[in-house]
Amino acid sequence: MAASHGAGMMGAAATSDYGSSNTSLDRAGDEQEDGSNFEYGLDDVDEDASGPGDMKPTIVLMGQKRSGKTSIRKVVFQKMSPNETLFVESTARVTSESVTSSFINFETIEFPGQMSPFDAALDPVSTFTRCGALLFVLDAQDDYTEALKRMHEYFVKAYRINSNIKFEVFVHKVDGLGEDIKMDTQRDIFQRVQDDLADAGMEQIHINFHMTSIYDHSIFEAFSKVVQKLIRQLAALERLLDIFNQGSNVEKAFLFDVASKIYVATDTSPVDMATYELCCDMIDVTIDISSIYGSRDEPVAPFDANSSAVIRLSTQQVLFLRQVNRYLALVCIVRAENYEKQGLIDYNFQCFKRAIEKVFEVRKKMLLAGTRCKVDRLRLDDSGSSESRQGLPPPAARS
Ligand SMILES: Nc1nc2c(ncn2[C@@H]2O[C@H](COP(=O)(O)OP(=O)(O)OP(=O)(O)O)[C@@H](O)[C@H]2O)c(=O)[nH]1
Repeated sequence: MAASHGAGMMGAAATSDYGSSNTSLDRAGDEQEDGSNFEYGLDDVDEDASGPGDMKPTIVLMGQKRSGKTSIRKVVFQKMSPNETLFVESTARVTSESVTSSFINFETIEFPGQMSPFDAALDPVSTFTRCGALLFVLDAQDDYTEALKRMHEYFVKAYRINSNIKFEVFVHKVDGLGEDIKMDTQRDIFQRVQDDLADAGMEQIHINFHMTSIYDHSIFEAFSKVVQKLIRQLAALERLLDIFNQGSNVEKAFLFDVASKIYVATDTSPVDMATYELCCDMIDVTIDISSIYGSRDEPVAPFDANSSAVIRLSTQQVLFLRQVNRYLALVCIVRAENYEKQGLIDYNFQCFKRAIEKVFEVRKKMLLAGTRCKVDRLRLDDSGSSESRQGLPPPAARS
């Protein structure tokens, strides 16, 4: 993977310990080493599940033609470099993609600008019933009057199908705008959207706005925030990060999905963009070094469950990365004098790691219990049990 954002790392004084001893990633083996034979993800469910609550969360991308939807998907999930998106062809049909090679286990569905997602032939009820977040991409460099009308119409229709959807607007391509114009554009869009909703009597639709560009970290930051809203364990993860920070004197900690550079959680102190960028850069540097100097036997992931890295900055701060499992890494920034007590940090990290595993284990157990109940119910139905014929509730509902 190429380091697409190299800036900000020049002051790094030393790098060490890239965990390349076990670079060849044997997934099954890692699960054993981890002691965690449970999967991670937003929702670990079977794809044949029938009820809406059982399905993978879906993020639907919409927007006018050439607003940047495909570019966003490719840059965030396929590691395409931003310049290459200049050659991306216009999307002709609905494109769905499962994001499974990382912690982020969900599906994205992109509707081409020229197509209405509410066309009856596209089964909008099914799409929006399982939609977790609806993401509308607005081209800030273009006249967005028409796009705003379209967005309003789609949001209202989607809300009527599923009021739990998180509505997100990416005011995109802001790299071409000066600071003042950027702020004015954001204010203008926000005001017009709120006015339209008020006129339609739909103020209950809550919309989040993000200023984004594929040419900097803002797209990763914005996508992180979208994804975080779909993570049920978010509050527990934030609390764990707060506890870790307090115990280890860490200034800021991010729990990253390494493959996508999306942070699935951070502590509750405010996110400073420069710190976030520094932490993203650290992931790039770690992966690059590991790819170059790690095992060359076969093309494998350049990190594993034991990867770690430390970078001392000229600002008397230390950046350190510790892999929590094969998907997630903890990236922290700490004052240099507080990094001297490494034993304490190591101990706290082990506690943190175990706690994270427990958080997801609980979820896994709940899902397994749910699946078992469903299987029991099917068995009862198959055997033509008098219970099921009499319309008694399934065992799960009774217990
Ligand atoms: N300046 C700038 N250009 C961008 C950005 N994101 C995408 N683009 C450019 O916008 C153009 C259109 O991008 P696409 O990703 O094809 O847009 P789309 O919304 O998928 O278009 P359709 O498939 O036609 O619906 C490409 O030339 C991209 O390089 C951005 O953040 N900043």
